[in-house]
Amino acid sequence: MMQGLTANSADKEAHIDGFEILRTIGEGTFGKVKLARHILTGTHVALKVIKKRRQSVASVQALFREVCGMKILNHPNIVKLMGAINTEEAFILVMEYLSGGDMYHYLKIHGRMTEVEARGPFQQLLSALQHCHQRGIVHRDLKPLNLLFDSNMNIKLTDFGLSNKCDDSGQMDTICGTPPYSAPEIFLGQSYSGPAVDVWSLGVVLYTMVTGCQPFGGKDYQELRKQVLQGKYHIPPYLSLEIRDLLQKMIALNPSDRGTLPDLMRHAWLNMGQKEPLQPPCEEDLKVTTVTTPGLTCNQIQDAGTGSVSSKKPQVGASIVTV
Ligand SMILES: CC1(C)C(=O)N([C@H]2C=Cc3c(O)cccc32)c2nc(Nc3ccccc3)ncc21
Repeated sequence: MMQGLTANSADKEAHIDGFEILRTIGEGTFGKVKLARHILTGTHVALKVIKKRRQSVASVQALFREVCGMKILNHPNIVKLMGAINTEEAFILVMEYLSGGDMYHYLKIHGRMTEVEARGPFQQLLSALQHCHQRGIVHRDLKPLNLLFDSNMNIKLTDFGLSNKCDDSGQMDTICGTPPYSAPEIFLGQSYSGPAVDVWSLGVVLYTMVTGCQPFGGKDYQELRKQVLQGKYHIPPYLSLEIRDLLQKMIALNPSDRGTLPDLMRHAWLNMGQKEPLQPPCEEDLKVTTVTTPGLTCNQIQDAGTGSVSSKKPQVGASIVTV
């Protein structure tokens, strides 16, 4: 029995540090993910148990990247890291539990989403990715299996094990990701713009959401690589003109032809049925201390940084930042 993990032979339940372990919900590269209940509060959490033995250097580095990345990020559509437990034999990440499962299995069970069903989750995904990119974090492994749903079908981005910090230019060179979702420049082994690589994968995810299939495939890796490098994919007749245009702005062979996240947030497909066009979040100056003063717009926040005050109608939920 793992040190710190006690098993009560009578009712065969396991406990660790104030958590009651309920069941295993997944098995990752690092080890098992267990659903647990925090005994004091009754809150359900997911415990990512990483056994220290037999971990390769690459796995420990990926774990380090995941923890560092998640500590910088704080967004309603990104899975939260709530804490960590270090036992003799394992690191245990205490993370937010999402009861809706992942999008890969959702699509397998329910088939493709309608464009109306896909719009909300995709808007949330764009917002989560914008939050990452604004903090210099590129995910690099966007795919349905890394998208989890909560009990209200809100989407949460997870698995930052392959994410990495990019410099201001965004240039990177490590080959990683999952081939059917990887951008052509990854297959070519060229150095690449991290954000643009995520935008390609985002396009492949949207295509998968509304068709239930992947745009690129083939009997083996070489066939897949050939299809991705040709950049041609089947457009089912039921797709609207607006979503076809949006897909073209993400699944573009030339990275500089792909839309930026602020551009994509303003795209017609994302704003169909909306009263106000989607606003990309304002650039937060991260070298500041945040003081909560609800009721200010982004402009007033930016003005606060420059000392002037705009007369914009206050919005609920914004907060003032002070240098
Ligand atoms: C800690 C964290 C983020 C995680 O690592 N996993 C694993 C485990 C299964 C799995 C997957 O199937 C797809 C992605 C991530 C994962 C989590 N799974 C859940 N809920 C869940 C609920 C029913 C089925 C699948 C997942 N909530 C949080 C997590």
